[in-house]
Amino acid sequence: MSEPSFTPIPVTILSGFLGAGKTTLLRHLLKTEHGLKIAVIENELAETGIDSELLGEQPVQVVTLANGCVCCSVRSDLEMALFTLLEQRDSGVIAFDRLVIECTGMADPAPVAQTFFIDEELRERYILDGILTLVDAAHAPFQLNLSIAQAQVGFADRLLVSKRDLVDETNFEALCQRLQRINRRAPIRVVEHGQIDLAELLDVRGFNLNDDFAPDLKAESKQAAPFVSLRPAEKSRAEDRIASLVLRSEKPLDIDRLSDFMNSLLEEFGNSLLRYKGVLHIAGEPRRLVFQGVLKLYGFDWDREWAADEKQESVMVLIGDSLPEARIRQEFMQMVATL
Ligand SMILES: Nc1nc2c(ncn2[C@@H]2O[C@H](COP(=O)(O)OP(=O)(O)OP(=O)(O)O)[C@@H](O)[C@H]2O)c(=O)[nH]1
Repeated sequence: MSEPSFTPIPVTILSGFLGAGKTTLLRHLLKTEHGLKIAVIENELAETGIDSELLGEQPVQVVTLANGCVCCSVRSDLEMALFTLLEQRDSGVIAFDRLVIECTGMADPAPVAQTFFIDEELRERYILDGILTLVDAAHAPFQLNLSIAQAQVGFADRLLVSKRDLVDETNFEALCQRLQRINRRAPIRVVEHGQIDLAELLDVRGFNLNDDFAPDLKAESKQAAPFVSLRPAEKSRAEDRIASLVLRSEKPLDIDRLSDFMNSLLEEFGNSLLRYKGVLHIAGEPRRLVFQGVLKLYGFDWDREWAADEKQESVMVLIGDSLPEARIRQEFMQMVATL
């Protein structure tokens, strides 16, 4: 007998430092009329979490993990919660078509994200849609001095800035620039007391191989540029450990040399590469090569053909912890130059 096939359940990871507004956003998401049935795994203590009053008539199942931190304690707790939800769904006890996992403020989203790539059954039944990171505009300038807060920003597919009402334009701009230096991939959006367009939260497709990324980077590429444009990133006032590195080449890449470059990069820095993504122009190949990864887990695929009016160039964004930027740029440049 063949196994039943299931449509994977999209999963959203909600991250952000203490008090950044995760619960406020989640409440808003659960109250909004969208016709979706959303299950929630949260790691808050019952009295501070999503309360029963809110849950009342809502089609939501909350699984609160006993030992507090979903992200940094024992991963098997999260796996058990995920399997429990599946069992209850399959047996008709509960119905839901999406899952949101709210991480604690001090948690690293990496182990949570990895859970969805490691276990085969979980990989089939769930699909990680995106990591949303709330950033508290009023407190981020201090919080971002902690590497965990930087990592939460570095992992994100979307950066949602809360408490915009508490800061002036200058400070808001400075924060956005800092966030961009840490994570060049993630669009920045303002969320007002949890209110934001649903389309910014769901169907982000942050882990889809074939979706485009960082539209602002593409826009930049329209400017006149030398054949390999490797502009040093603007330096932040207080050098953040987590930072984005953008590598770009207008010269087509040799697939074998690219493969060597990526292998040695991942071998040496795989554990420090929070997220990375690229759209590449390969010599002699009409299709775009796309790749993306989280730490040492990554995938490559041939995408569509380059469009006639599209600039054929390779762009990759690496978001890493203490990456030796100059050396990586140099190795990339050597890889391009030896063609
Ligand atoms: N002024 C202002 N306050 C906000 C905004 N969003 C959230 N808050 C307030 O910030 C405080 C913290 O919000 P929470 O949603 O509890 O934050 P959290 O990230 O869930 O907090 P922890 O679970 O403790 O990490 C609450 O008092 C919210 O009312 C906003 O856009 N503006």
